[in-house]
Amino acid sequence: MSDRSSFLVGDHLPGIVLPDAAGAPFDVMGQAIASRPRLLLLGPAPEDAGALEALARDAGALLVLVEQRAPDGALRPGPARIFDAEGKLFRALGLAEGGVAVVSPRGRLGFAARAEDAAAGLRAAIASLPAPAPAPPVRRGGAPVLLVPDIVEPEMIAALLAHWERGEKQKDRVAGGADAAAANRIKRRADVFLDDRALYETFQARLMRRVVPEMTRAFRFMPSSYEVPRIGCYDESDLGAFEAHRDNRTPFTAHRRFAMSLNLNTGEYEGGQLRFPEFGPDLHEPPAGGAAIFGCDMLHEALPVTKGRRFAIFTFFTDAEGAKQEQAMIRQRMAAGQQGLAMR
Ligand SMILES: O=C(O)CCC(=O)C(=O)O
Ligand SMILES: [Fe+2]
Repeated sequence: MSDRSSFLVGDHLPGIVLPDAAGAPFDVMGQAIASRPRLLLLGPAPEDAGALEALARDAGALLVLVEQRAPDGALRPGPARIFDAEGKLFRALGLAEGGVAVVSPRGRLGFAARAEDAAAGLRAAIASLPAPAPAPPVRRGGAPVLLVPDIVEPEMIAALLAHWERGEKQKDRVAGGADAAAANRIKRRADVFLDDRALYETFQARLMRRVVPEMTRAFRFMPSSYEVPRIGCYDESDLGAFEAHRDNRTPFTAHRRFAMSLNLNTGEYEGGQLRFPEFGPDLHEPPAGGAAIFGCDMLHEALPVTKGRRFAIFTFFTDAEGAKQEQAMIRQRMAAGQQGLAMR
């Protein structure tokens, strides 16, 4: 377990391995069970464990009882029982007094709540599970884009949009400060840097808890830094768009490894989706609060917004080597008298 005091609903969870009744390790993220939601009932084992197990099974989930004591050595039929003598998992899930938690198939904390009554708690947890998907599409191609939903919650989206409203807009600027007329040919977007320290730090916490673990799992990429995020608005008034480009083709951007586009609204505009023309015609539009993450070498474009306004927040991640490259580039720019961005 991580030493993080407590995970928020939506956070990616680390490995959870605890002893079963016989003292053998039970891996809550293990490959035999990871495809199903796991309902963790934390507290003394209930009397009606069999009925509760059936309740979970009917919802396509797996019930795991987590008791706060040493393994009791008693092998019983019924749901898996694991033992957290020190209460580490209880505390990590923010349920020091017990309750119900859901580990989603994605490996995130999907739900966590106190429960006076085990059955009622499990029902509430089951109600939080997403509805089963309609017939899944068979994909025969497509771009290697990582789509991560629910990174930023509605309150934080509102705070980010308010920051954009207040902020100084940089129109059509591409990294390195190419003149606006040239840049305007490919980018039509009004950007505001996330230079508010408190908001920046909250946003960073979301990245660390919800994005970085996903990038590590999907791409084996462990970022060592990322650029100050910018909130951008594509507006119908100038057919806001970012035409086909790669994100690391200038001396100012060569350090970039992965890009993230996190949508702050959807359904309020037409057009505006992301496309990766090297990989076919598919359009990508993460739900509000969710992001598309992709390698900076991939050609991509944000299609023109033909109605309304699309807001999103953007950043670029790099690794240790790229960070050195970036620092050298920043030193050169400072030596040439260019100012960096100051946090407020
Ligand atoms: O609008 C988008 O989602 C893509 C933005 C983009 O490609 C960029 O900022 O470099
Ligand atoms: Fe881009």
